[in-house]
Amino acid sequence: MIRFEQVSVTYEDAAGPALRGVDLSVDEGELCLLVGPSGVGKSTLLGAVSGLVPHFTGGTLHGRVTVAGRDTRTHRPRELADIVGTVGQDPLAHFVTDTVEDELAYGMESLGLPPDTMRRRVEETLDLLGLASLRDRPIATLSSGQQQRVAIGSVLTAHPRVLVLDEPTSALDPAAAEEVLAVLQRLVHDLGTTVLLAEHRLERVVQYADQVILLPEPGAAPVIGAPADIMAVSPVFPPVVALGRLAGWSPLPLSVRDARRKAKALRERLAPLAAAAGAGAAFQPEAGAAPLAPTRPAAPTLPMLPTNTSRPIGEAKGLSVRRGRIEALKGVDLTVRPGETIALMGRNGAGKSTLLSAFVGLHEPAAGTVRVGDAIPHRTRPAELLRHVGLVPQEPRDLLYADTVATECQAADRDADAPAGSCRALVTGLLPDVADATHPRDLSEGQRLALALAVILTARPPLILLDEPTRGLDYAAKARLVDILRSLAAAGHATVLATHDVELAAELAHRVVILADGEVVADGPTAEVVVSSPAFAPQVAKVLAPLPWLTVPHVARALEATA
Ligand SMILES: Nc1ncnc2c1ncn2[C@@H]1O[C@H](COP(=O)(O)OP(=O)(O)OP(=O)(O)O)[C@@H](O)[C@H]1O
Ligand SMILES: Nc1ncnc2c1ncn2[C@@H]1O[C@H](COP(=O)(O)OP(=O)(O)OP(=O)(O)O)[C@@H](O)[C@H]1O
Repeated sequence: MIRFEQVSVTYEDAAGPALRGVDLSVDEGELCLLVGPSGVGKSTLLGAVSGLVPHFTGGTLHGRVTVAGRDTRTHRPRELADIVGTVGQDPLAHFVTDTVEDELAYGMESLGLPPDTMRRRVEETLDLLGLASLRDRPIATLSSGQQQRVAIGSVLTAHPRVLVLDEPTSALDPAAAEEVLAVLQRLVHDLGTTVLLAEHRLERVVQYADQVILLPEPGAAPVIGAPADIMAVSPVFPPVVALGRLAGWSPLPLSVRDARRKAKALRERLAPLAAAAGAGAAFQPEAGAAPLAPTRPAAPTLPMLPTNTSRPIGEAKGLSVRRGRIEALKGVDLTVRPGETIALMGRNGAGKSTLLSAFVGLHEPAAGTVRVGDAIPHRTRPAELLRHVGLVPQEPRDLLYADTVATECQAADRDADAPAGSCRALVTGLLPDVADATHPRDLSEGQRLALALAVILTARPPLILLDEPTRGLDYAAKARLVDILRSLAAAGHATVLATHDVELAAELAHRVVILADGEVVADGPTAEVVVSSPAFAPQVAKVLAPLPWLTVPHVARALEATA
């Protein structure tokens, strides 16, 4: 159905090709997963299928890509629209209409489908993707996960024979991600749809794939094979595979279910350690290192904040916030103390982003109060508020205005009244290889996140808020982010991160707070909260249950201690 013959793509002004020597085919009715570290060319490969590369992106494509026999170089994306449905990384950029229902119908209208067919498919899709209650909503007022579901729905309604999806679950809560994958699998099995999808969070998708295409490094030829075979050699792999590699299991497990079947001996080996260590609290992230633990040295670029640990850094009491007709937060209580890392989790639309933005004064409470230090955010001047709290938004680009890294840093120093060079020193600490003259637009997703974080940190706010910081990051970038956030906690900063990444929460957070429909429904130590809510439990916790380990590094440390 999809065929690449000796394809290479070179963007204008690039030092080398973004893709080289790609020769592969994806059969009809196959779910094919495209994996690889950031920047290896996954989006480029997907774009070559939908025709966006090179028609919209520029650059040169050598070789031949055909979809259902049509050459994508001689057919523009519009001429492929009846066979290929595409969802890109940034759904907002592709919405054409204003409301959910119109967007679901738009693709079918352009294909000239009869009105009753369109009507039926819109209803089916609203049900399938849990969008029925949002059907009349302006798209601009949806949460990011709700928008991503609309973007997926809008390509499904046209029943394309080929679906090309670039990180389709990046903004989805864990349950929604499973629902979307179940829908895709049904299309593949029942209708013979061909699905090609790129994803960083392999724990969500690898078990559904028929075939995996690995791009191991930029410009390297792809490695193609059965999922377990590719996972054995891939530089990116999910926690169950990491656990399988650690325990020496063969073939490697791809799902929690596979891993549980193989884990009996490992559980038996670990059980006495759990009993010896006592309560589950011993398996908290950073076990033994309480917030502000003196043993953890702060990174040199992150001087200790003067802190008074008895006073909260941020506090919401009985906080209610309205957004239009919606009561997005209802009586939320949350206390944040110095050195704490809190993961804020919950389904799409639960109110996580709203809560973070209330802490930076973007919403006036309808009831209750919110404070950061002594400041009431919505009554505090932005320049003053910077010293108390900083928010790295879901799209770090929204925080970056300048056209070079150097000018961005100078502006951050000025805004924060910090000594010249402060922001640049932070950038160098976080991103040793980034040159002053680089345009923020040309940074990778992970680099842009680090730059936005440096801009925020320049004012040294005690409270740092991050909205979905691992969206679009590969495992290596995520590990670097974890190190940075741990150093911040050790230096006395408190961090609240809204995230759907259960693996990140398990690795990093001291506490997990779960929001549901605008209310706090759980607030406690990470191990307790995530293990008792299956949707938010990391893979290792599910594999080893009822033992209390949450991540592969925790297990590795325990095994080392027994070796
Ligand atoms: N439109 C473009 N113009 C110039 N260079 C580009 C363009 N799009 C991508 N690139 C460059 O091509 C390379 C491959 O990028 P691509 O987005 O395909 O990687 P990716 O594997 O999808 O990365 P990620 O996982 O971060 O999404 C990168 O070095 C990127 O900077
Ligand atoms: N500008 C707006 N106008 C009206 N309603 C809004 C607006 N922005 C968000 N909402 C609604 O407020 C609720 C909370 O949205 P919020 O973005 O805080 O959720 P979230 O938990 O961050 O979701 P996600 O996980 O999808 O990012 C949702 O029902 C959303 O549809």
